[in-house]
Amino acid sequence: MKHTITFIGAGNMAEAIITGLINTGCPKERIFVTNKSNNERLIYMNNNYGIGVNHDREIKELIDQSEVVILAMKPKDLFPALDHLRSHLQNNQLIISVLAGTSSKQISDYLGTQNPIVRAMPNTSATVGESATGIARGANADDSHLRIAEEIFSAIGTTTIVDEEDLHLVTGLAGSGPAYIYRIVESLEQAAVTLGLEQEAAKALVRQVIVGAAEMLKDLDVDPGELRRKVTSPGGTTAAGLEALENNQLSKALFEAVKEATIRSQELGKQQY
Ligand SMILES: NC(=O)C1=CN([C@@H]2O[C@H](COP(=O)(O)OP(=O)(O)OC[C@H]3O[C@@H](n4cnc5c(N)ncnc54)[C@H](OP(=O)(O)O)[C@@H]3O)[C@@H](O)[C@H]2O)C=CC1
Ligand SMILES: O=C(O)[C@@H]1CCC=N1
Repeated sequence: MKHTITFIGAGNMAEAIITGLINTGCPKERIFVTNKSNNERLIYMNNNYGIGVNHDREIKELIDQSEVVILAMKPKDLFPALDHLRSHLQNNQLIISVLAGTSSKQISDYLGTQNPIVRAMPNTSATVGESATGIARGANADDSHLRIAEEIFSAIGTTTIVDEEDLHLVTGLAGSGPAYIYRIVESLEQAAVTLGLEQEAAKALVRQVIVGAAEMLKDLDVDPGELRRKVTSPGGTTAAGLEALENNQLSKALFEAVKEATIRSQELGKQQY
């Protein structure tokens, strides 16, 4: 990764991306991070990752050195952050927003500059280099800007180019997706304990079930239906479990989860702050 990047926002998502970048060999000298006020957090980021932070440098100094600025604050904090950033930006610097909901037009209109904007929707699995990131060309951006975003985010997992209007759905599916899986893990553990297994045994078994199934999907490139059928003996235990899942509306629950998260992303994009 040859670009120098400043993250505006030092929270969970920025840390996940930074961890992934550093673990895949990005020089720490090329990464800077700033936030609103939490100095302890910047000290932590500096101590843990060796990256530049702005508690001992001016934000102007960080931005001046960067070809790419990644916006990583909550949508409600965007406009104050842009107010602070505007006067330091040069026109050729690429802005990448990981904000849910907020369109590149909203960012561009509020900034009032011609900076190219690309939107990316990663997820926290970036921490282990396994994000599923959706990327969309936004205001003033061309193919070269998309390529830069792809280069950055391919260091932390897979990248899929989509139209910007589809990023709401990508957010509801892939940005939020890890939380759905963690929730399923919690429920499986809870079920096993309630039905009589020791907590430690339940924890070890459920985690490995998820990891094993995920690795099968990743390594074998086989349809999940086919993998499911290989587990399911006619008249056996899996068939009984799957029937209970559908009787209790698993497919409907997951459909509703993706739909409601997508709607929430659309709402976040409409809010005026
Ligand atoms: N968490 C996730 O799984 C994902 C999150 N996203 C998106 O990433 C963004 C950040 O989420 P997340 O990391 O979870 O949020 P966090 O609350 O963990 O972090 C937000 C960060 O933004 C900083 N911030 C707030 N206001 C400003 C400002 N005016 N100038 C500079 N920095 C500011 C905060 O600083 P301080 O602490 O000093 O207030 C904090 O470091 C959101 O827009 C979210 O939609 C996208 C994909 C997945
Ligand atoms: O919950 C959120 O709004 C953010 C966006 C995707 C994942 N986390």
